[in-house]
Amino acid sequence: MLYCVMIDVNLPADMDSAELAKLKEVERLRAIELQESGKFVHLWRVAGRMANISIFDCESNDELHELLTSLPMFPYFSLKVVPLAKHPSSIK
Ligand SMILES: O=C(O)CC1=CCC(=O)O1
Repeated sequence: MLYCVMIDVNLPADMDSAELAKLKEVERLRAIELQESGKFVHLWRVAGRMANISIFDCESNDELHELLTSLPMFPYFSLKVVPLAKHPSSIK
């Protein structure tokens, strides 16, 4: 099942710069790992915002929840999940 997840990242303005750099690096590595697994099929930056639009391919809502909560920045996310169904006019 495909899910579109719209994620706003709300990092604390007063986060220590070394802690922030470490968090960004562990987030990057986990995102790469999930993309390599085939479960995280698209990751797009929303232009001009600390936000992304991600497409996940998961077996269930529970698996999606597990993947999202495994991202180190999860505590700083505000997100909206949109389950995707096939459009009858889509040729893909
Ligand atoms: O959009 C961000 O910066 C947060 C994020 C999610 C996956 C990733 O690598 O970064």
